[in-house]
Amino acid sequence: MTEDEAAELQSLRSSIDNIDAALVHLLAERFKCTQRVGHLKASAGMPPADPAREREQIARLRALAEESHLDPAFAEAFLAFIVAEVIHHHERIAEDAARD
Ligand SMILES: C=C(O[C@@H]1C=C(C(=O)O)C=C[C@H]1O)C(=O)O
Repeated sequence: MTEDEAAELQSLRSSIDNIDAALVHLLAERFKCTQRVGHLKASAGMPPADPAREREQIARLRALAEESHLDPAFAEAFLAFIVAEVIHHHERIAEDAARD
């Protein structure tokens, strides 16, 4: 590797570290919102999962991914991974609310 290439690699890795930090912060904010949604839905007797809402989100994210030259299947899988975790949280919130 030339000196220029080594410098470019270091610079790219520095940007990747910043992007990863932003992703963690964004996810933390998203989970703050979804926790509150979980409490609102539990107190209204709504189910933890909302498949109709998820279908809308998937369609929207796949379109955004295509526009951004990101693999739509990857975008959908990434969203599904996050939503599955959110639904677990909502199930736990509903169980706790039912016990109180
Ligand atoms: C956050 C909600 O709960 C669930 C999680 C979702 C999400 O993480 O985006 C979307 C729909 C629901 O299955 C919601 O109903 O809005």
